[in-house]
Amino acid sequence: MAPPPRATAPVRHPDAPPTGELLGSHYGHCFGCGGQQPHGLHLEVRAGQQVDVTAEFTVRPVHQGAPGLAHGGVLTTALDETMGSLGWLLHVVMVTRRLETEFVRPVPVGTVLHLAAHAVAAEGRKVFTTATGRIGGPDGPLAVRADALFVKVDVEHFTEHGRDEEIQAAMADPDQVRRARAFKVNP
Ligand SMILES: CCCCC/C=C\C/C=C\C/C=C\C/C=C\CCCC(=O)SCCNC(=O)CCNC(=O)[C@H](O)C(C)(C)COP(=O)(O)OP(=O)(O)OC[C@H]1O[C@@H](n2cnc3c(N)ncnc32)[C@H](O)[C@@H]1OP(=O)(O)O
Repeated sequence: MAPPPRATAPVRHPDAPPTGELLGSHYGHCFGCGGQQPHGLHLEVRAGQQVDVTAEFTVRPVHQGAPGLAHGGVLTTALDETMGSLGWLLHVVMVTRRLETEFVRPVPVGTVLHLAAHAVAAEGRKVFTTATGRIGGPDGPLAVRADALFVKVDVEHFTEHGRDEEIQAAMADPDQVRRARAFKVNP
């Protein structure tokens, strides 16, 4: 998943949210960040100084895989969502093409996972990202890490492939349209 040699450093968009600002959810029904998903992760992601973000995720009983431990897929989702949020800082909509997770230590239910992600390199439509999840604090022991390749897409990615019912509802929701425009896409 190494970026090609011609890749360049990602550039923070001049209109990106200021450092420390909560980015908000990109879609209310998103399993990662949406407020309307009862069993979702409810991630609240904060803008960093560069093309980087931080977030916290509390592992709840609904997130278990083994007794008392977080499911690896759920942890991967948390890393994925955190990295996907870097799109707010680049002002692009991007989707995950490839994601590789390393589970370094088990994560018990009740843990607050401190997530951090940054964009490593960009080339054409490709954005290479990396993320970590630490236990006990932002500098605590490493529990999970991931590298991912995201690909920039336009709004047709969603309108062409998403189920009509949800697309129509999203397009009729002024709040959703406003959020999509924050990414410079025109639904
Ligand atoms: C009113 C409606 C509003 C809707 C919008 C609302 C809000 C929008 C806001 C944000 C929403 C966006 C994201 C959400 C954020 C976070 C959530 C977490 C992220 C996710 O959970 S998101 C879901 C899972 N995700 C998918 O559902 C993607 C399924 N997938 C596809 O849809 C296609 O696969 C696609 C589009 C990705 C690419 O398809 P494609 O045909 O456009 O492009 P192609 O295949 O050519 O690849 C392009 C370049 O990547 C290179 N490349 C490919 N594979 C590579 C590899 N393995 N290694 C190295 N390079 C590789 C190629 O070589 C080429 O490189 P080059 O450009 O240099 O030729």
